[in-house]
Amino acid sequence: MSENRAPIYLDNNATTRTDPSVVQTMLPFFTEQFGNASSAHAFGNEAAIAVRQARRSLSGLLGSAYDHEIVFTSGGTEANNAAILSALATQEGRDEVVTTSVEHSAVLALTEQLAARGVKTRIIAVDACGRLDIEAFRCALGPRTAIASVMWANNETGTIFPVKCLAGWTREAGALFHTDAVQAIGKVRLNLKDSTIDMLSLSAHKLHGPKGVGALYLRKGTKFQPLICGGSQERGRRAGTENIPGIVGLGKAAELAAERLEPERIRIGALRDRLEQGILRNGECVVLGDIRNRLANTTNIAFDHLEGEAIAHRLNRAGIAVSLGSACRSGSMQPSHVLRAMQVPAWRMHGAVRFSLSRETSLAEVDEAVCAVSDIVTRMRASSRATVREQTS
Ligand SMILES: Cc1ncc(COP(=O)(O)O)c(C=O)c1O
Ligand code: FES
Repeated sequence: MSENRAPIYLDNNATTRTDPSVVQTMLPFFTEQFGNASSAHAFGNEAAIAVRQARRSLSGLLGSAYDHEIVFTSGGTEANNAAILSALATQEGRDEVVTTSVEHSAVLALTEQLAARGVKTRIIAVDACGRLDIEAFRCALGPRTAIASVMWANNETGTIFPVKCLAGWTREAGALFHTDAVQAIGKVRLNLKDSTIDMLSLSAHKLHGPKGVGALYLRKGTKFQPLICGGSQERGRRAGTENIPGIVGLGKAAELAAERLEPERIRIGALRDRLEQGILRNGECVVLGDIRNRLANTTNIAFDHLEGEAIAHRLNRAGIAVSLGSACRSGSMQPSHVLRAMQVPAWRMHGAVRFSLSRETSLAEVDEAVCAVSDIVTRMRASSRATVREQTS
């Protein structure tokens, strides 16, 4: 870590710092207002009111028509699992799942497990820019489709999918449409009222809320079978005593995100572009993903013929936190399934580094990161050229 400045965090797609005002809002719910929302006394009542308020804030951010379309969960992973398994259980005569090759493992690991149990899963490919093969998606929908699940935005490249159109076609095919909006929430304006999206997953820790809490949006009237059975919390849709501080934190994070979404999207987009252009000036690197249609905070840059892992490690030592792509995969030595699906050549894929900004990222941090990356990459290239010279002399 560099001795004379604070660390720089550019890994906000892995998680974000919980906003201090979110923490402040949560704190009383551990101590003074510790009631169980199901209890019929003043303590319980306070908790139930807080959950109602959080539900309202979150449905405001989503542009949802009814507060009770929100079911609180333990996070994005649970919401994704609940959506897909529920559709398979409730859509009579329909037993197939349509999804994409670039989903988060919270969808892909589940569909792999379902496929092993004999459920037909149709995995739609993407092109070299990470864009969905729309024709293949439409062709995959049929009378046996129970659910189509497509992420709103990709966590590794930031590429945004045309989920509203996809939801329309899925509705025409008589199936349910689910979107993993874990990365899109708080970064892209959502208005679920004007869409035919039936289910949507989100997670608080990606929008400056706490970890371990999220939600499933469930359109009014959608048949649902709970993933977790027990008590009748969340109108019988998700059993277990509610994580009140977490839910309150998610509500506050949603409020802050809604207030700041547009100006921050513009500010962060400008910083991301500055970072990207600064790095690209060194040459021998490219941006991966759909540069015309991606999250404003994300850039995935591949440094040709270098090891992304070595770059990330050196940046980390310089006090700059970045990621190789998907945090779940780091350390597994498995190249990213997203970049493989995009058929990025190996000499490029291994050099990919993901930089993801947030509303806490400053101009000074971006400029510092550009200098650090340029310095590291220049040294690495010089040393690899020296090695080649030695080997050929
Ligand atoms: C696109 C996407 N979906 C799902 C998840 C999982 O969410 P959670 O960490 O809340 O389980 C993540 C987090 O990495 C993600 O990026
Ligand atoms: S942790 Fe996000 S990438 Fe999995």
